[in-house]
Amino acid sequence: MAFFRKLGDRVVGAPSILSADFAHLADEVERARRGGAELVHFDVMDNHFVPNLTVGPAVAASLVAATDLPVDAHLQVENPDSLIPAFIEAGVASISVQVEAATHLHRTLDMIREGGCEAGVALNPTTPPEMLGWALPYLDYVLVMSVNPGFGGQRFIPEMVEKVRRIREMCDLPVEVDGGITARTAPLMVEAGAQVLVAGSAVYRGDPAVEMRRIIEAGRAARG
Ligand SMILES: O=C(CO)[C@@H](O)[C@H](O)COP(=O)(O)O
Repeated sequence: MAFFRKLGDRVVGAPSILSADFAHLADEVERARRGGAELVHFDVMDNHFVPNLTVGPAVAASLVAATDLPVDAHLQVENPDSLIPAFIEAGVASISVQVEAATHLHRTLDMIREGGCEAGVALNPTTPPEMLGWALPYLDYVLVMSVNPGFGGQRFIPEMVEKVRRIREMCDLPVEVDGGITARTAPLMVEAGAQVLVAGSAVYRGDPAVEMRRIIEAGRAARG
């Protein structure tokens, strides 16, 4: 389980389950996989850190069992440490926590890695990249939120392109981008250095195989 560490310089796509039909999650993921998706972005929301509520470790475990793709859990929750063991147990490949919600970030990242998962930190749109600072040696990837976390279908925040560029100047870690990613915004993010393109509404508003492929190809084209 080393999706991010083995990424090299590839650009890949990941469907965000938030916009999928939760009653048919495995099928929805499979449809995006047919469009070239290589990772599943699993949004966990607690109605405290964000004003929305989604699914937890039990659903993650079912999805892990139902797909060959690695599952990437994004914990948009107030107390990530209390949930991390259950997500490790569920078999997810990677776990990211919001830096704004992590009081003892070093311990949190350590717990994720000790559990055999890759560790990521997610930054809200106005959180400065410098917050990554001393956590960099303990990270496998950085997740840049290009909308305010909580909901799918929001407008892309254009300043996040510069933020991706800045993070790539600071470190060599793969940057995952999430929020308002479409075939129009993906090239901007890839040109700035992003490699993992998470898309929800843009994938599930049509045929997920077609839409996922369109986003991945648009992103890869930006590499020239
Ligand atoms: O985590 C989140 C939102 O908090 C995202 O994963 C959204 O689900 C992305 O949705 P789109 O902006 O692509 O519709």
